[in-house]
Amino acid sequence: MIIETRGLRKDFTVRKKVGRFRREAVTVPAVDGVDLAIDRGELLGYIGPNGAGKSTTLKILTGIMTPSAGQVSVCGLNPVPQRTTLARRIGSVFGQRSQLWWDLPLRDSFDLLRHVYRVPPAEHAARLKNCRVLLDLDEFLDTPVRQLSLGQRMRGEITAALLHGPEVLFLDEPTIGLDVMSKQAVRGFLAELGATGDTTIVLTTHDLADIEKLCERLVVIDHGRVVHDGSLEALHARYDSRRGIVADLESPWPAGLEIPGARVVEVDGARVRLEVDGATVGEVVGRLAAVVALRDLSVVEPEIEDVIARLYGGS
Ligand SMILES: Nc1ncnc2c1ncn2[C@@H]1O[C@H](COP(=O)(O)OP(=O)(O)OP(=O)(O)O)[C@@H](O)[C@H]1O
Repeated sequence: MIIETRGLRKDFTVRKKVGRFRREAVTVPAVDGVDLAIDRGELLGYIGPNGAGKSTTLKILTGIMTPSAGQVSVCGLNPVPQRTTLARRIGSVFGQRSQLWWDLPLRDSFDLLRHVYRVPPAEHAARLKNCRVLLDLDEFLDTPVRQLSLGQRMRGEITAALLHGPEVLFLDEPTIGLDVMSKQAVRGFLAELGATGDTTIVLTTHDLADIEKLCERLVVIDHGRVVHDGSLEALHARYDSRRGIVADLESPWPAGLEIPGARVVEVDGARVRLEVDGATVGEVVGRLAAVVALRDLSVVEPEIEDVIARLYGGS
């Protein structure tokens, strides 16, 4: 296990306005008992709605923030007290905090990082070459960072986070705000990096395409608690009951007809749309065929958007 947390908590104390003049200290549990067990080489999506506690968890795992309670181990180290040692073994990309020197060309930032981490020149050159090719950096390697577009800078940030050969890469919203080309470049790169199995990747994202294309495993967090831990398929399976059926009948849908285990969502003459709820698709189709003459039928898989929205909604 390369990352392990048990009963991880982080409480923030915020002052809230009570009445017209009084302020009262209120405790906000940003992370509320999170247990994580991540194996070496996994590519994990850590997702959840705004304010769920994702960034706070990442900050604790990277040693930037001390947890209020619970145990945490990353690469066998306790992140906060062993932060310096840990820094050599992890890489992180947080949108707000750049690792690049604003006034220097990208190339010089990379060179400085080589000295900071004392990376042997040959190793540095090999890793940089790999990133240059896969992230298409050459066009702007000599441009000062402040002149880069957001997408170019993000590609630079990811390279900077990898030049010392970290075992774990933490990424907080790596594709947010990027243009389509940069998004694709970043996604393709992460998919390839993940496929080698050498680097464990933990990423937070609101981008559903990132989730679908990259994450073998999803940990969904809401109000500081894990509400799902498993594959995207498992998430769909959990909502199997919400699959839809569109049926075309030989004659119009009889008004008021009900099918046990399904809800009639829409009727348009001889076409009916049902939402399966509390039965399997097969059972509903069987019941349907027993009472109406079917001409055509299709099963509509739930959209990942809907599944996630429902999951966040807690229903
Ligand atoms: N420094 C802080 N002081 C007080 N409250 C904080 C602090 N940082 C985070 N919080 C609160 O903790 C909760 C979790 O925040 P966090 O930033 O971890 O969420 P998130 O899942 O990363 O959200 P987003 O998707 O919007 O980035 C929120 O209610 C937030 O307001």
